[in-house]
Amino acid sequence: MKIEGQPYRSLWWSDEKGCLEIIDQRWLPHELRIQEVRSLDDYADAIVQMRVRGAPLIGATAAYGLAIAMANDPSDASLAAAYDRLHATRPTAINLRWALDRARTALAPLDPERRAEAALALAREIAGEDVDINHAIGTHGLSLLRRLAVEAERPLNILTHCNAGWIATVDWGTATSPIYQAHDAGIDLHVWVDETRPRNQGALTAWELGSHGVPHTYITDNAGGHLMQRGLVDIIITGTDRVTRRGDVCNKIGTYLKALAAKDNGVPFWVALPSPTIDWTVSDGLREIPIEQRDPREVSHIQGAGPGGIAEIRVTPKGTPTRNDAFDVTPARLVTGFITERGLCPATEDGLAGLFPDLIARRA
Ligand SMILES: CSC[C@H]1O[C@H](OP(=O)(O)O)[C@H](O)[C@@H]1O
Repeated sequence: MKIEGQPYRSLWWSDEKGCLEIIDQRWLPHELRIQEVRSLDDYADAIVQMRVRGAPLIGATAAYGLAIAMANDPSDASLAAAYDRLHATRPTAINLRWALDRARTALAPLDPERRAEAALALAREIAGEDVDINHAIGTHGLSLLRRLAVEAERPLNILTHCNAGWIATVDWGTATSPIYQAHDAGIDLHVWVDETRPRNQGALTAWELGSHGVPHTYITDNAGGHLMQRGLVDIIITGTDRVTRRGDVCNKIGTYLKALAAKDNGVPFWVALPSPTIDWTVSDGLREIPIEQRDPREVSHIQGAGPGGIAEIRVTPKGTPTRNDAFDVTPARLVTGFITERGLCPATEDGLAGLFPDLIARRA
């Protein structure tokens, strides 16, 4: 997407520099900083520190991380060590394991001297596929928003949680792709963007939508249910970090509460779902999906821009115990449906199997 009129992706390989370049999201929305990622330590740090974040983007980054590991040492031991190092960075988004498994499956049978070139080509392929998948999600989501817009006699009010935007993927985003395409198609819409404590990814969504000219309003995390009660939300669209084969949705902490309020107020709750985010190996999200526990400092402190530039300040008394579960699980029964690259489906095992029979077969 564009930043001040200039086209960008969230990451790109620089043939000139021989390294990956990323938008370091820790400084957004206040500063645009591009970082070169060179060593395996750099890749692991970029994922752990959320310089790159968002399930699809984490997967693409890991694929490039394996490529750099193969360029340095293409041995079996190096492949295994790099896989383990990158896999250990963040436990919840399944795209990380999906990308690493796909790369390892492709690289392991190769003669070591062929692995570096093949790994870089695969990383580029995964990044390119992500763009295509997200654009297709946008197209299918557009059809859904167009139907809702016809019924509404006022701007269509969409609520989204966290940032499942273009900056959380290689491009387009997942939850935001239908919004961009509907806006560009002339549909009159407005987006409620909640802040999404503790890392305030909502500010990234506000930055994205503002850059694209999409009308939006930034709200507190706890305002969504209140707005739904007053008929000010027509649809909720979120992203996801992992969906189980029966349709349970793991996403940023707070998503479950939005889904509960949506159910209570009859608001459709849709999840934008690229197929690499489906974990076909698990069924019960509450029991089987690992929830990342991040640094409690992210809760006790907040980052923002002030007179002296970007700064972090403490919001709690010194020593206050804090807890930082980064994700929660929304049971499929609270999800209206999925917007996938192959179309819309209900949040059921049959719904997912109907759109992706080839992926189920591959696991059998
Ligand atoms: C298409 S991004 C999906 C997902 O990833 C985000 O998590 P994080 O910011 O911790 O990487 C958030 O849960 C988004 O909904």
